[in-house]
Amino acid sequence: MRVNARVLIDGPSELVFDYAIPVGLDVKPGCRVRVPLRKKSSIGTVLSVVSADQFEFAVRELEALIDPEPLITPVLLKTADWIANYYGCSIESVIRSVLPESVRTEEHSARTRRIAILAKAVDPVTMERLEKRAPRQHAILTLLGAATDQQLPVADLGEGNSASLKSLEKAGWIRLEIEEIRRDPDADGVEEILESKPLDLNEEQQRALDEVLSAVADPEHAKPLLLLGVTGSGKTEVYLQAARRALDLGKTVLVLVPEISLTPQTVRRFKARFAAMQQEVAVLHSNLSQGERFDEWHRIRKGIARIVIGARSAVFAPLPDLGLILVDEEHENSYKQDVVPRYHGRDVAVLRAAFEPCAVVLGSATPSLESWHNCESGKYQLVRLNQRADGQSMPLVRVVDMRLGSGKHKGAPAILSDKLRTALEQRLEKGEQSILFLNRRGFARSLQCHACGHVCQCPHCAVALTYHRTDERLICHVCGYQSIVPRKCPECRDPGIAMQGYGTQRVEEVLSKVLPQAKFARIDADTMRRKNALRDTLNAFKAHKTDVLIGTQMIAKGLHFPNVTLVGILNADLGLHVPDFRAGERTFQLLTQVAGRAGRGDLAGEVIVQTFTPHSPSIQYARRHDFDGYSEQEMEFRSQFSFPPYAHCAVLTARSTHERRAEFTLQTLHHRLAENTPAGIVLGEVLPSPLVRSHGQFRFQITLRSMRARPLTRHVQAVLAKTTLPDDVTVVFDMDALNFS
Ligand SMILES: Nc1ncnc2c1ncn2[C@@H]1O[C@H](COP(=O)(O)OP(=O)(O)OP(=O)(O)O)[C@@H](O)[C@H]1O
Ligand SMILES: [Zn+2]
Repeated sequence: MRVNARVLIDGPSELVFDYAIPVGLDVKPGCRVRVPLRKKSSIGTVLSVVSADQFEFAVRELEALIDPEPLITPVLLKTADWIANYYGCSIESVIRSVLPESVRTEEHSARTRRIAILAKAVDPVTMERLEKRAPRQHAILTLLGAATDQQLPVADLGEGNSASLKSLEKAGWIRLEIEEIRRDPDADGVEEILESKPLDLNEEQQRALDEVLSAVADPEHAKPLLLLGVTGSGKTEVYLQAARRALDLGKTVLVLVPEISLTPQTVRRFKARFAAMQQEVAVLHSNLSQGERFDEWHRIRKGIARIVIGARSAVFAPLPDLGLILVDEEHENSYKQDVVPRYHGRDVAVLRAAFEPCAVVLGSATPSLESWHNCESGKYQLVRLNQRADGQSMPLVRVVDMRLGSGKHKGAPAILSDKLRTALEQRLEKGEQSILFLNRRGFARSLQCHACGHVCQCPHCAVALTYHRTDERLICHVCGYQSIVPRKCPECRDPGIAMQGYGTQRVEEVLSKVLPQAKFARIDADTMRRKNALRDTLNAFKAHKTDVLIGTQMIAKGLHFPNVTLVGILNADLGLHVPDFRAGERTFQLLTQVAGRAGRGDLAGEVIVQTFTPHSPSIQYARRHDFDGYSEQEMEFRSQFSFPPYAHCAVLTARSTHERRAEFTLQTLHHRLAENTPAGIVLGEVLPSPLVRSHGQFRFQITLRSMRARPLTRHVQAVLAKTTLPDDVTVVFDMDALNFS
C-alpha cells in the first residue's frame, strides 16, 4: 500500500497538503518535514499518514524528514484532534498552540559552545617539558587540571589558543566537544529559594494523598479526582507530596495554575520543595524569550525537566512518561482561552490524562459547577478536605448592609462602614495586618453629569470611562482609549459633572486620610505594570513593611499571610449585576476565596463584607463557607433553565464596524441554523451582545444550547462552511463559552 503524508505547512495562512513519502523514509505523524511548495521549499508538520490509494492524481514527494522522532507525541496529536472537533476549530490552529513557534520553525536552535576536557592525567615529566617548550599548552593543561570536572569552555582558556588546543587534542591529552547550554530564565538569580521539607499530613490530607497515589499507580482504572478543600486546608501540601511520589516512581508531573504572574506563592512553594532538583523544574511563563522557550521545551521533551509548572498552554508540555496532572484553582476562568482555539485548559487536562493514561487532580475550595456535576454523575471522584490544615478555625464573616448608611452621604456612597473602620483601627493597634478587596481599579467608576445625566463613554466601546487620578485621565478598561477629564458636561455644558462609584485608587486616598498612621500598598493592573512589582509588594507585605493591602481580584488567589486577621470586602455586589447566568457563581467563588485569606496563622480571622444586597445567596452562603448549600440551590436553578452544567452552552458572535452588516450576517446564519436543527439543540435569537460595541465594532450574538456537545459544534460548523461571510464581518464560535459579554 502506498502512503502519503498529510502535512500542515508552516506559515501565516493555514495550508494542508498531501505529499508522497519517498521509499525508505520512516515518516510518523508529529514529525516535521521539508516539502516543496510552489517553487520554494517549506517546513511542515505531518498531521497523519494516509493511504494514497484513493488518490487519482499524483502528489509531489516530500523532500526530507527533519525530525527522526515526532515532535508531537501521539497522545498530544490525538488531543489536538479532539480539540479541533470539539471546539469547532481547525487542526492547524491547535497544532500552533501545541508546538510553540520557536520549536516549530527553524529560526531557533540550541545555543552551544565548545568545551575542552582533560582526557587523562598528565605526568610531571611531560608537564615540565611542555612548560619549557610550549608554555601555552602547559597553561591550558594546568587550568583544566584545576577545573571542576576537569573541563572548561574554550572561550575561558584565553584567545589565540586554537593551535595549542589542536596539538593537545592530537596528542590525546584533551578532548574538544560541543556542549548545549541552556538559556536559563532564572539565571539572573533573583532570589535564593530554601528547600522546604514535607509536613506531617493530617488525617484528611493523608486520605486525599492516598487517593491520588492509587490513581498514579493505576491510572487506567482511576477517575479524575476533584479535591474540594476549604481555603487553608492544605491542598498545596497534598499536591507537593503527590508530585514527589510520582517523581520517585520515575514519572513526570505537570502542574497547571490559573496565571503564573498572579500565583507567585504557589510557584515558589513548588520551587522550594524541589529546590534540590532545580534543573528538573521548568516554569513556563508567558514572558520567556523565544530562545528560552525553545530550550525549556526541549528539556521537557528529553525528560530532563521532569516537573513543569505553567498556565493554560502548559497542558501541551511534551512530558514523556507523564504520571500526574495537577490543576490548581480549577474553577478559574482564565483556564479558558479567549482566542482560537478556544479550549478550556482544565477540560483538556482531563482528556490528556485519559489518553496518556495518567492521574489528574482538580483542586479548589470553590469548584466549578461543571466539575461538581461530574462528581454527582460519577464521572469524577470527589475527595474532600473539610478542616483547615493545622486546626485553625474558618474566619468569622460579618455582613454589613450598606443601604442603611446610604442616606447620610447623599450622592457619594460611603466607602467604609463604621464596623470596618473600627476593625481596621483595632488591627493597627495590635500590630496585625488587613487586606481590603474591591474588584474595580481606578479612582471612580465614571463621570456623570448631575444636570442632564450624561455619562462619559468610550467612543469605541459601549462602556463608561473610568477616572484615573494619577494621570488625570479617563480610561476605557476594554480597549485602553484615553481622554482628558472635561471641566463641563460635554453634553449640556453644566459644570456639575461628578464622580459616580469608586475604585481601588480612590479607596487608598480616602483611607490614608481616615487612618493616617497606617501604611498602605495597592495591587491592581495600574500599580503592577513594572516588572516584579507584584512580587516586591507581596514581599513587603509579608515582611510587615505595610499594614493594609488594597487590591482587586489580583489578590484573591492563593495568598498565604499568617499575620492577616482582617479581610474587608468593600462592595461585594460588583460582579453580581452583570448579564451572565454565572454571575452568582463567580461572586460566591470570589468572596469565599478572598474571605479565605484571613486567619491563616495562629490568630483568628475576621471578614467584613459590605453589600447593598445582603440577602443574595452568593453572599449568604459565602458567609458560611458553605459550598454544598450554595451549589444545591444554584444547581436547581441551572437545571430548571437547562443551563450548564446541565447542557452545553455556546455563543456565536458576529462583529463588524458596520452595525447592519453584523446583524444581517448573524440573521442569515440564524436562518440556516434553524433549518434541519438536530434534535436537542436549542437555538436562541439574534441579540445585541451585552457589550454592544467594543474596539469600534458592533457585536451581535446567538446563544445555543444542547445536551450533547458534538452535534452542536458539527451543526454550526456545517452551516458556517457553506455560508460566505462578508469580508468586513468576523464570526466567532465559542463552545462552552464562559464569557457572554
Ligand atoms: N499537615 C499540615 N500540618 C501543618 N500545617 C500544614 C499542613 N498542611 C498544610 N499546612 C500549612 O497550612 C497552611 C495552608 O495550607 P495551603 O496553603 O496548602 O492550603 P490551600 O488549601 O492550598 O489553601 P488555599 O486554597 O486557601 O490557597 C500553609 O501554611 C501550610 O504550610
Ligand atoms: Zn474602549
